[in-house]
Amino acid sequence: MKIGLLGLGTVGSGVFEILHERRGHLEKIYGETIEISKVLVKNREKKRGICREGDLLTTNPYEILDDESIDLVVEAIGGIEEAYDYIQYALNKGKHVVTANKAVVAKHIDALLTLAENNHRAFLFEASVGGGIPLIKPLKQCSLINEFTEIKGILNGTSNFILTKMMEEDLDFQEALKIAQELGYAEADPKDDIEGNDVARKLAILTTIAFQNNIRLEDVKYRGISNISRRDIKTFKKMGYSIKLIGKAIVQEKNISVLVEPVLIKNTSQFDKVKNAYNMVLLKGNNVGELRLYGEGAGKKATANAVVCDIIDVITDGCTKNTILREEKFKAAETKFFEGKYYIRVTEMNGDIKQEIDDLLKNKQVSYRIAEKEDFTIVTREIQGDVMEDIVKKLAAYGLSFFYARIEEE
Ligand SMILES: NC(=O)C1=CN([C@@H]2O[C@H](COP(=O)(O)OP(=O)(O)OC[C@H]3O[C@@H](n4cnc5c(N)ncnc54)[C@H](OP(=O)(O)O)[C@@H]3O)[C@@H](O)[C@H]2O)C=CC1
Ligand SMILES: N[C@@H](CC=O)C(=O)O
Repeated sequence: MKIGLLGLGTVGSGVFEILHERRGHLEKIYGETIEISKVLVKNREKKRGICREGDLLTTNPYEILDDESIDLVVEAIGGIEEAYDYIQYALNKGKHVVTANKAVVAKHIDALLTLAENNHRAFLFEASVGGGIPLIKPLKQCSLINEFTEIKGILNGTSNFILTKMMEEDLDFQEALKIAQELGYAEADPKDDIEGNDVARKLAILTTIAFQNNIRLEDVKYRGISNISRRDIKTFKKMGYSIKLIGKAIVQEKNISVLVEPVLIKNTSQFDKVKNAYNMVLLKGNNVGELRLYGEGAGKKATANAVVCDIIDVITDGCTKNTILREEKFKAAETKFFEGKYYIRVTEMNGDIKQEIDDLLKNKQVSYRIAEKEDFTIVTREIQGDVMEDIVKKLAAYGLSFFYARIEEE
């Protein structure tokens, strides 16, 4: 098995190292060598410190994609359009493809699975959701024999790392983000991590597989954590909550709501125990029941482990059958099913907008006011997610700096 590796950054170098370290062991078991024969990078001159990779490097992707001796391409360069082109090219050339790239999978999953199946090749993406957690493979299997009704997860290592460091070590947001970047957790553009896009992509992938439905990335609403302040964190601690960025999909009859948003949770919740770059996903299916999967959601070795597991699956099972159906099952119910109390903090509130918010909350629905001086901070009574969306739109239209989070009591 000859492998062409696209990218030698956090994930690519992890794949390189695992295959190098385990080469002899894998050869004993499969009776064939799994060998990386070429590696695509952007900058050949970069110091990398990986043994004997220098002579394998190229900056020309077609040295890999047109190489007839290469059986499988691992895509770990990130980004969307270039990665999409290379993956399609490789599949059309009869190569299997394994990717860690959730951006490309979330956007082009249908086209790529169809192309792979038509070419009798595998297109696998275990590392794209939940880092090192074995998630996509069991979910694909379970979705064939279960009706799923809910997915809920902490799905971004970087944002969970930042929130943990702010809660537990009183770090500043930017300081914590910098460390997450140094540890290799963050995306090339960390806005994807902190604004919720990365979780939206992962949730779109999980929703597609679990519900075998017509919901796509555009149907996933998302909010991030970039506006959170140290004062918010202090308030959450006083209130007895911790804060997490959570992606959730809920099915009710023929409707589905898929949303990524910051959520305040009690310390009795299992999600509270998920710290740093760890992820956890909860799935509810009629046969499997309530399934929780937990592990390292980002980082070199854990993510590379998932990529190499896909390579092993190609060797052992072929994996050329596309088992994901697109049935016209659901209507997107937007944020309707996300009922709850909401924490809202607005900096430099003015009288007009305050009145408009009170109107939207129908006056009586403010549970209590935490502060009104430096920041205007309230907790609402139970409201529906779409009322909160209207408030968010108003605050954004006034150009105000604000942060909000849904409060989960269970
Ligand atoms: N980091 C993580 O924890 C996880 C990452 N992922 C996903 O894995 C993918 C890779 O992420 P990561 O390893 O962190 O990224 P890095 O930025 O660390 O590495 C990217 C690698 O790709 C190379 N590269 C980038 N663009 C090009 C290009 N246009 N042509 C040639 N080479 C290119 C870079 O070359 P050079 O070294 O010369 O700059 C580098 O080696 C992304 O899709 C990411 O979302 C998924 C799960 C976890
Ligand atoms: N940037 C991502 C990497 C893994 O998917 C994250 O922080 O979760």
